[in-house]
Amino acid sequence: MVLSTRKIPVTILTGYLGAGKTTLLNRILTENHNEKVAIIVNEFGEVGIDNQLVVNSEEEIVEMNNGCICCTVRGDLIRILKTLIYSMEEGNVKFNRVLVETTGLADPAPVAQTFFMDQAIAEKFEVDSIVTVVDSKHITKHFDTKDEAQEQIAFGDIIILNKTDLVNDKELDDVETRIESMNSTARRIRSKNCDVSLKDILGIHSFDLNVKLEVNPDFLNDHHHHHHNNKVTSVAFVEERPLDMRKVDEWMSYLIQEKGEDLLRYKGIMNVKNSKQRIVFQGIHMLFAGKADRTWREDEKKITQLVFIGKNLDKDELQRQFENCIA
Ligand SMILES: Nc1nc2c(ncn2[C@@H]2O[C@H](COP(=O)(O)OP(=O)(O)OP(=O)(O)O)[C@@H](O)[C@H]2O)c(=O)[nH]1
Repeated sequence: MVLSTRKIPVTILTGYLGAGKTTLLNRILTENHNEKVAIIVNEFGEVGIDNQLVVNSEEEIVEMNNGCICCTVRGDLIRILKTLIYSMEEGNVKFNRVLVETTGLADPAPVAQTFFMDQAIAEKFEVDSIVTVVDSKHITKHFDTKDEAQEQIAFGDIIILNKTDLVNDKELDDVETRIESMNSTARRIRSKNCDVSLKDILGIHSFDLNVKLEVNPDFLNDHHHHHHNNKVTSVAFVEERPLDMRKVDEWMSYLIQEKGEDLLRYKGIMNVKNSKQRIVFQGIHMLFAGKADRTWREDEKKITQLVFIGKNLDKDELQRQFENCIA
């Protein structure tokens, strides 16, 4: 028997909060590409929503919550990768590619670094590319204040300028020019709902260590000090009692008016009174949408799970407002 020595390619999916990473992930999971992808999803906030919004598929999906992949949970990433290899060698899982979706607040450099610094990991895996998804509408808000958003662009091999439907041509050109000035070597692709061709982002071997060392000469020195903006926190709610949709609507209108600037990302799945379907809600600053999703399954508990990520969040106030929405 000839054992394959080919390393498993890894795609690191990055991009600021709400840019469209899960949308792209769902595209990868639903399109035909003859690949078997193992997916690692990391979320900021102790309640994982993304894994519930990822389409049903046969792929291996591992969730990493409660910390940021580039900081506290790097050890978890290494353990997960080693477990995946072990399970594959034991014949329990099959995959020929790994995709790591990072939190919107992660610096992708230390995540990529993991694949060089740990010898056992470096022997089995190689970084194929870092794909950065950009929210063309909101990114300009984050250019000047959010280090993470800039790191994600500076480190990307492929930059997807997503949400082209929300900006005009001039705004899009301006965003692209700004991005080009931050990273001139990355390939840029414009998209709506991340409708990119998968051959442009998977298996392209565009990660070049030398280029990364130019961006960050310390790339291979393992002393990561990523200081998250400590004003950014997350608040999560989990509730089994059904909610009153009218009250939720009123609450959201109030929040958008009063806190829209500070609310970087809010999302969740709601159990609403008299609804057989899950209601999924998605918010980024002032943009908010709640819509009916699939029917709750017989075998699943109808639970509301909401996450708010933002600056100056008042947990007690949000808690009171949330409880007021219980039907
Ligand atoms: N108008 C518009 N909305 C989009 C587009 N792409 C994604 N969205 C919406 O933007 C919201 C956030 O998308 P996600 O894919 O969840 O973004 P994300 O980067 O995974 O978000 P986090 O993981 O929470 O940081 C969702 O409501 C998407 O449906 C687009 O091209 N245009």
